[in-house]
Amino acid sequence: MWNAEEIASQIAVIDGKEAPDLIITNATYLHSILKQWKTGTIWIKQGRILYTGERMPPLTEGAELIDAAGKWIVPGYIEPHVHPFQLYNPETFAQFAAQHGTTTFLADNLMLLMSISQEQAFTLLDELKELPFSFYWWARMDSQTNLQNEAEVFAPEKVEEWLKRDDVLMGGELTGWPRLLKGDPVMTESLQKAKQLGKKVEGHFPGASERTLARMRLLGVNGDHESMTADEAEARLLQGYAVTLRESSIRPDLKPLLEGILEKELNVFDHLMMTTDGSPPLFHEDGVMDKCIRIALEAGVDPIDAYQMASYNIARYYDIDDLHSVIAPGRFATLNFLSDIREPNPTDVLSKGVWLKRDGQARMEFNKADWSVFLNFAPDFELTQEDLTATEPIGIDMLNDVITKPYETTVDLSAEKLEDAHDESFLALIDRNGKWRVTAVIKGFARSVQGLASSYSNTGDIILIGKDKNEMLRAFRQLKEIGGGIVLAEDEKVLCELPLSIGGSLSDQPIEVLREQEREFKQALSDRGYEKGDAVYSLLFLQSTHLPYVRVTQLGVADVMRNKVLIPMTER
Ligand SMILES: Nc1ncnc2[nH]cnc12
Repeated sequence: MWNAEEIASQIAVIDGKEAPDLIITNATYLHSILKQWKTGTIWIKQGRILYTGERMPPLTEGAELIDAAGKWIVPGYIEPHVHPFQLYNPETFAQFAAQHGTTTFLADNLMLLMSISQEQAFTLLDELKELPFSFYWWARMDSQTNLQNEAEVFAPEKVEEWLKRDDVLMGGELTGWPRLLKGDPVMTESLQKAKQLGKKVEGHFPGASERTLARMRLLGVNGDHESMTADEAEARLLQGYAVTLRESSIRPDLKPLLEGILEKELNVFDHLMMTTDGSPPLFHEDGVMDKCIRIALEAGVDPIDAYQMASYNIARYYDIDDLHSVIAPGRFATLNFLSDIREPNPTDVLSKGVWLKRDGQARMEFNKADWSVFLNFAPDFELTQEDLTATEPIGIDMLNDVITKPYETTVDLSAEKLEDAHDESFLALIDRNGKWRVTAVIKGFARSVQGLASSYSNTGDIILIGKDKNEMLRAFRQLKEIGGGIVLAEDEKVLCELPLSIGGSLSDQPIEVLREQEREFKQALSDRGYEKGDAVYSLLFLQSTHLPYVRVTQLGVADVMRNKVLIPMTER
């Protein structure tokens, strides 16, 4: 973090031989270890807290002086479970989240693994390190779908390269845990490397039984974020799991979870963390970790506990509290200034000594990472109606936005159009390189979406859904035209489009712009009979085998629980 010369200069400030860069006077700040509000002066130099206490520095020449009277200062918020590719990219997400006080991220590397080489990914991670945010990463051990080149992408020696990085704090999330439980040698080897390197491992165990939790604990898993009730949270705590409570667009469970924990009088707040678990832009309209803190305060959680579940508890669990979440010498000067303890959205945000927000106004824009490493989305093939015509009457029935089950369809698969009277649509997953396709039917997505094409998916392959094969083909052509994203077509014209110009997977737009595009897309779907929760997740998880019960994948339509292919993929 700081070299010998910088440290000497920092000590020179304590010795009265140099002045700090920034002095915060009349500070009332949360001391994470004492769990008390302390008052005093904070000295900062080179983005580092040098001193907190009663004294002013001997030399103040040239230092910026901030009088924090009337403000409450808390450590910057940490989002421990970020999927930084929910239409946004890591940089645009961080830029938005920082305006709400979230300036440290533990982020999923899945999209990087799906889209670019390891070397390009590491270059991107190093570029992001230059920004006044703190990015940390996960090392995924499975693709959470049936990937044709799974063995290559998730080879243990590649996973190990990720795990060896000092900014990789976690192995997982372990969406492929059933494979691990069956003794899959590849995942077992990756998991053991994570343990040997002293990394935490995060599970993904929705609805898991006590025995599954025990088995996964014995295999080396440390944490889980899938509790949907206070009983489930307690069951995980009982088995020594680190529990992260979730408020997300498909699982907005935080308030009942916290109310249940309070009701049970479980005095466990020092061991709890919170996350928004990769929600799309619209969900974040009212914030990121400040949104979770607000919910905790409303649920009746003690303010200090509420703030610590979004900062210190996370830093301590992931062993980064030497640099984060303690307002004391040696840590990053990453501080949020609050107008009131009960208003977690800060008026001012300091991140690694850089002002990102002052008096409620954003201070700077970033455009640092070189996203050109993401290959442009430019399919060089055409599709025909045959690509959209299934041969087997097997379909995917949506029970909610992300849970599905197989069913037998009676629609005429060879028809060009399906009527709006029912909620079945044609479905196809097309290799983004045009080499293969999987064609089926989907029920419960919408009633009158004529043609949807999306390069936003778990693997970057192309999803086509619709009632009208010609409109689906039109949407696909427009998708190529705009370089990837999500397109709706209807009555021989393009209805709306959400461009994802970074590889067809990520947007380069600020969240505020992207959010309006998402709103328009979701409104158009809703007007045409999409009645589930979050359509962005419906698209993302169509391929994801970490949720029950049937998925369209690169190997075909797969029955997840029986690990069986119901409709094989077709070579093109
Ligand atoms: N497992 C997952 N993969 C990608 N995005 C997610 N958002 C929430 N869970 C996710």
